[in-house]
Order: sequence, then C-alpha cells, then structure tokens
Amino acid sequence: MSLLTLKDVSVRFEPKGKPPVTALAEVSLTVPHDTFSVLVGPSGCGKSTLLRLVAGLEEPTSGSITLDGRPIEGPSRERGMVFQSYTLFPWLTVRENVMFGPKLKGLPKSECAAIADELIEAVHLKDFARSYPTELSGGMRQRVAIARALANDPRILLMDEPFGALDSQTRQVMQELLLEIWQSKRKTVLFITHDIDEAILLGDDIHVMTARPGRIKASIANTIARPRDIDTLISEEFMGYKRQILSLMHNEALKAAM
Ligand SMILES: Nc1ncnc2c1ncn2[C@@H]1O[C@H](COP(=O)(O)OP(=O)(O)OP(=O)(O)O)[C@@H](O)[C@H]1O
Repeated sequence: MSLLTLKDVSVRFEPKGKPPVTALAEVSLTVPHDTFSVLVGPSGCGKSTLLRLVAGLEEPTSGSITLDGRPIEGPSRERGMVFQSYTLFPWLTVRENVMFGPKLKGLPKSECAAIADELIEAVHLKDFARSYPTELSGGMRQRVAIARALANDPRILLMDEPFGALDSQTRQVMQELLLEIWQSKRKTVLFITHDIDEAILLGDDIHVMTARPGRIKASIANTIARPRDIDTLISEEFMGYKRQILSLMHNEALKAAM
C-alpha cells in the first residue's frame, strides 16, 4: 500500500483584483512506503504548490490527499520539509538546530543530544556542531536542514529544490550525500526539482509534470541499480532515461516560457 496518495487534486488561486490561476489540474499520484519519488517539471507548473499541499500549508480546491489513508489536515511533524532557501534558526548552533524538534516533542535531553549527534555525523558536520548557521557555507546549511528534518523522524521527507541555490559542484556532493543517507535510513521521500539529471540520479519513481496547469504527464519507474553515485550519470541506462524525460519535457518547457 502507498504511504501518500493524491487523487484528482486541483488548485485554483483567486488573488484579489488579479486573474485566477489554475496551478494544478486533477493530479493523481502515489508514493509507496520507503521509496524516493521525484516530481520534475518546468518552472511555474505547480511543483511547490503540490508539495505545500502535502505539507498541509495549502488546501486543494478539489480532490483528496491522504497519508496512510488519513486525510492531511494542516502541518505536522510527521511530514518533514526541506526548502531551497535556508530556514535554520540563526541564533542556535548546528547541534541546537538539530535538537530543536526532538526537544519540542518533549524527549529527554540525553535522547535529543544522541539523535542530533548521530545525524550531524551522518551529514558529515561533526566538526561544526557548535557553529552558528552564518558561519557555514550554503551546502553545509542544507546538510543541517536535512539533519534537522530527519531528527523529527518524519513519515515522509518533503524536499523542495533543496539544492537549487547551490553551485553545481556542491550540488553533486549534496546529491551523493543524500543518496548515502537515504540508503541507510530508507525514508519515504518526495523531492521536487527541474533538473533532469538530479531526478534520475535520485528517484525510484519520476513523475513528469506538464506546464501550468500542472498535470502528471508521465510516471517513470527508474530501475537503475542502487547504490548510485556520480558514475551513474554517465551510464548508458542513465542516458536512456534522460532522452525519454528530455523529450517529454521539451514541449512543456516551451509552453512554460511563452
Ligand atoms: N498563493 C498564490 N497565489 C496566487 N498564485 C499562486 C500562489 N502560489 C502559487 N501561485 C501560482 O501558481 C503557479 C504554480 O506555482 P508554483 O510555485 O507551485 O510552481 P513551481 O513549479 O514550483 O515553479 P518554480 O519551479 O519556478 O519554483 C504559478 O503560476 C504561481 O504564480
């Protein structure tokens, strides 16, 4: 059974004094337990809107969204979120940022510390546990954001272009790190990106969206063996998926640009 199910989800925004916008139209998709699902689509096709719905920050105009069969009603710690922009508490150290969620849950301090230390190690930031976010690079801050989201032990991790603001080399390092963490923790992930390489490197299921209003144009099962790494990017199999997704996305990108 799937962990997350969206059925015929549509979203129409009606901003005051402006024309209405249909951001999503009848989107249906499922995210099975312990899998890595990626949504890829052109700019403005409603990817962030879809993720915000799952996060409980937005409500659909029609359709239903359920997690383990229960409707989503508002934000919850069972759905961890990592955004493109840095969202750490600047007045807390790395360790305090990661401990924040477990502390809020009321876990004993020693347990919060143990959770934080394990995750800080997993994102390779042991030497920076006492640093403040302003003392870190963009990639390091996103590593803390991932550790902080995982510290709540969410049922699903929602990632909205988390590496979008990073330079291409740091981005690659982050992708490899995420693969490493995912391999060991096997969290259910819903990840959005407009980067096709990133989608293929990371995803088990890749959902390609149309230009606005966003619909699911195709859902592709990516069977490239794991563990994957940077060498995966130059394999024949990878190129096959890339050709398929590029051709699916080409028209949509043109439509989005008009
Ligand atoms: N609160 C809102 N009010 C009105 N329109 C909105 C609102 N939020 C999003 N939209 C519109 O809905 C459409 C989808 O936006 P969304 O941010 O979900 O797209 P996206 O695929 O994530 O784009 P990008 O890849 O460029 O970040 C856009 O046309 C956007 O202007």
